[in-house]
Amino acid sequence: MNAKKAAAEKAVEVVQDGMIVGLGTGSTSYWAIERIGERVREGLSIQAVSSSLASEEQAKKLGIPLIPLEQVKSIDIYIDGADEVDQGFQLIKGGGGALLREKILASSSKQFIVIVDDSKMVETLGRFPLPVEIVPFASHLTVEKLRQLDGQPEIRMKDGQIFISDNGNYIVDCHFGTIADPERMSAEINAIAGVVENGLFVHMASQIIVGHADASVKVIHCNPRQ
Ligand SMILES: O=C[C@H](O)[C@H](O)[C@H](O)COP(=O)(O)O
Repeated sequence: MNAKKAAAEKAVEVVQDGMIVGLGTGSTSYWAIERIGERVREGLSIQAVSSSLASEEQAKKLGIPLIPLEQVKSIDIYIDGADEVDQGFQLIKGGGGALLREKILASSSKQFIVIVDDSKMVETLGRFPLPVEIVPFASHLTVEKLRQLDGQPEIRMKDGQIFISDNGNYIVDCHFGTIADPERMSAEINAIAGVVENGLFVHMASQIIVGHADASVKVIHCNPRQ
């Protein structure tokens, strides 16, 4: 079993009947959604909300009942991957471009369970370029502001075209180097007009589940408010 699948399946063990479950995005969340689908077929009764069109598609194919977000006041559990997790359990997310919807769901969830393979665990954030979602209007001006913050920004491309997020925005990948103070950096980036959200998830994770190649998992409980 691969490490991502092991972490994902461990997380899905805590899903119970009656819960509203947030579905993450990416190759690790894929396995969580697959497992939720299996459990639904075995009789688990939940309702789900999705952080991306891709995960929504997957959930529909598996017969996972989806509920419109407008009908949801809070989410019981949100399970999603990450691109990096530091020693203080702060995260970089958005490698797949879904960071805005992911942050909205994670911040409205009673529990946010992060599922990663052990390659994602780092001492300090920043080796993975930080994704920042910006509105297309005057994007060059917003990119220039990110450059002034020393972000070495690059607008994300896909198949020779600008990558467009599910919200119709651009993603700018920023190379800040070591991010010593993620909270401060997140505030500085979000203060730029034109920035919608950035991929730093600070004080949000309630649990990190780390999967290893031998299918063993480590569960780390964190206090999101610390
Ligand atoms: O936008 C994508 C998400 O933040 C993903 O959860 C993150 O990029 C990790 O993806 P993966 O599980 O594919 O490594």
